[in-house]
Amino acid sequence: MTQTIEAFVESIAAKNSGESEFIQAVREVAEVIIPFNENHPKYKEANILERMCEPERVVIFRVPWVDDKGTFRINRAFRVQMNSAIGPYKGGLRFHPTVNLSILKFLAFEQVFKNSLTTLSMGGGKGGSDFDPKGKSDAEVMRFCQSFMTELAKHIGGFTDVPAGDIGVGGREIGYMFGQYKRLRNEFAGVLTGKGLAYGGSLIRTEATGYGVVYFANEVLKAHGQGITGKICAVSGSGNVAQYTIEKLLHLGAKPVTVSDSEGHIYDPDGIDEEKLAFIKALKNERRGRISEYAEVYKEAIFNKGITPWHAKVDLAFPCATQNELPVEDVRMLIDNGCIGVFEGANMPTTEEAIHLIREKRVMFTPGKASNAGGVATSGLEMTQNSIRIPWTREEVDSKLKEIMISIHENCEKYGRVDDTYVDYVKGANIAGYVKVADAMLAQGHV
Ligand SMILES: NC(=O)C1=CN([C@@H]2O[C@H](COP(=O)(O)OP(=O)(O)OC[C@H]3O[C@@H](n4cnc5c(N)ncnc54)[C@H](O)[C@@H]3O)[C@@H](O)[C@H]2O)C=CC1
Ligand SMILES: O=C(O)CCC(=O)C(=O)O
Repeated sequence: MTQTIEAFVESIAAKNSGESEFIQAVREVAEVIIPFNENHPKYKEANILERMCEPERVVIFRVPWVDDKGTFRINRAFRVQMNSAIGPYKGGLRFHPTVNLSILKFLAFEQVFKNSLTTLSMGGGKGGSDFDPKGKSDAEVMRFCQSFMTELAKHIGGFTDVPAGDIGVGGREIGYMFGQYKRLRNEFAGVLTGKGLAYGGSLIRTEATGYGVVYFANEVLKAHGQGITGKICAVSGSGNVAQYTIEKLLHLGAKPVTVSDSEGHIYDPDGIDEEKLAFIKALKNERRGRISEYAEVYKEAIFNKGITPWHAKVDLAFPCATQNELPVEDVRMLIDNGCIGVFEGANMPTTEEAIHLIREKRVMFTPGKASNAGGVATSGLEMTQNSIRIPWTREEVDSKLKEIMISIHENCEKYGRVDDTYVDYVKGANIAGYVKVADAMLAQGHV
């Protein structure tokens, strides 16, 4: 069996040389799906997994724009349309200097499984650009977004592909892109999600990924005879997902003690409370400053430059920044310090080796494709509200989000329960996500 998994991953690696993140994401899935296919020959015979590793389409384009000094600038942009078996392509746009084809293919691949888990009808895609919004003026970001959308508009649509935000793409960028799409098409359409509330956005979409992570963690803890109240938590990142993970942890009586950005992390032994969280939101969403400023204002906190937040003694860990930010040595430290659960808010934040150690030690662990699915699920709810032209209340959307996270949990448990005391969510999430897409692909013939 191991040989077969290796041979499969090698064949994908040979076709996608140098795409380390994409191959990492494929390997995680292959380790679960290849043994599963052995007992489900209809998927094996139709080469479903191999087909799923090949994007239906990739669009690569240049984005020319002019900065505030009048200099002509060029960035590279992509949209990976991975799989549309169960619905239009759906997935975020990332603006970050590290963006390349490998990263977007891994994200699009993960998105296919995640969107399938949401119970809604959405295929998987992802896009973005190596543009760095950091240090750019609003006018520069607007000009970039308008130029980016001028090309992207040719490839998307409410029934074709519906992008949203991701790292470096929040409400501001979505607004500029939506405005440009509307000008180009003369059409007010739900072609992007994460829109502002004044022009078709959904209540709770901003909060949804972080809230969903904590709803999911709560279900996992319950399934293992535990609760979230009183737990000390390490959270990484300080962007959208980190902020609303912290907010929901506070609602449920947990104590978050860390946040981070690419320069280092804050450890606050007194805990990050509502007031401190409001400071982080203003710092990151409005002033766009560095997280080190937190320790200048709150003297009880320490800023640890260049160090990951996984050194603190915590009960639970929530990696919410970026891929491969939680390596095996940090997982070892977390476990040695008594951590009992790792819940991914980011996409693929835990390295392969680290996941193997976590599963071997039977620490609770949930892959992002399950635990961070609340964001895209609420995007799906935004699409529904746009279609019926009726906005739902905050309570309605929040209760649907909660229901979806509970049903994702049930589905993961169905395929991932190992024994009375342990659920393997990596196995559960991958099989549950796969089966729906695989059945749709089989039904649709050679697509
Ligand atoms: N926004 C959403 O709805 C969803 C986001 N995600 C994932 O969650 C993660 C975070 O995304 P957002 O919060 O939306 O982005 P964001 O742009 O709001 O925040 C990203 C955060 O990560 C930090 N970061 C980036 N690179 C880092 C590095 N090398 N080391 C340490 N920190 C770093 C940034 O400083 C920032 O605090 C990403 O993996 C994204 O793909 C997953 C599901 C949905
Ligand atoms: O809301 C969406 O469409 C996309 C969210 C996303 O990019 C993700 O789940 O990683």
